[in-house]
Amino acid sequence: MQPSVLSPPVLSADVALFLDFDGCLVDIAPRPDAVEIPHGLFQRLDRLHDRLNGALALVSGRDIADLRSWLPDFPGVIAGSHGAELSLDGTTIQKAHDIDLDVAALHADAAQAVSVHPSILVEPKPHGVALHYRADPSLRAVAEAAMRRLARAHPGMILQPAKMAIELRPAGTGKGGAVERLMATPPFGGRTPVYAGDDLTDEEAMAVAQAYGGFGVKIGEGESLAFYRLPDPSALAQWLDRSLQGGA
Ligand SMILES: O=P(O)(O)OC[C@H]1O[C@H](O[C@H]2O[C@H](CO)[C@@H](O)[C@H](O)[C@H]2O)[C@H](O)[C@@H](O)[C@@H]1O
Repeated sequence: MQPSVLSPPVLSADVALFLDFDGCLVDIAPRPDAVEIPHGLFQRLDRLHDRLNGALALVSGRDIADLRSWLPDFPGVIAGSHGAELSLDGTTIQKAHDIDLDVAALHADAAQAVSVHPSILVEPKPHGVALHYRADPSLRAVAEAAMRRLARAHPGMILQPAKMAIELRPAGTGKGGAVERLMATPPFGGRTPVYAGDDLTDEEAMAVAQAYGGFGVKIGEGESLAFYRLPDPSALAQWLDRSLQGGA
């Protein structure tokens, strides 16, 4: 798959817009709790939501409560935890999988598995767990081996590679499924889907957007099936602002 190099066309007002969070709306930071919200992001999202008649969704690997702590007044739909949870009204959170997960045991097992490597950060989530090795990338193999063992010990959980991290999420979930589900729901249905994201977990969602006649926008470097590419979150913000001025 060749990486795309084209900048995307400005958005029209009849698209359904799906945006990833880390590496897309905000720059990647040393730790999950260290991201910085760019100036103007809240207003940009509000204006897009109005212009698209509500057809705006955040689709993230983070859980919804975490996303809410960064974007407390985000006006659109939120799909969190790689599609394992969904909030259509921004308040009520629905579980979007049928795995019977003992999440407390999963978190405890993950912490125990890497307890001798304090530089590996354990991120507990309501539907899974992430191990971050950004502080010491030489521990990647250790983190991945620990997660493979945890996946065997917690049936129904599958591996999700991320940037300098490895995660476990419920089988049958995924960002692609979240986009498909939303495209069958007002106000998204009947619109042309556009998905912007930076990571492996976003590829299936971009594939869905393109299968529905829309397009994906890959943020940053790396192989992607997206039709278009922008270099970083700042370029994404500029493209969204151009769209607000001239299209959407
Ligand atoms: O789907 P996303 O919104 O892109 O979320 C993917 C994961 O993002 C977070 O981890 C990543 O970003 C951190 C902050 O920039 C960075 O320190 C880390 O190395 C990245 O992997 C988040 O912590 C995960 O829960 C998300 O699944």
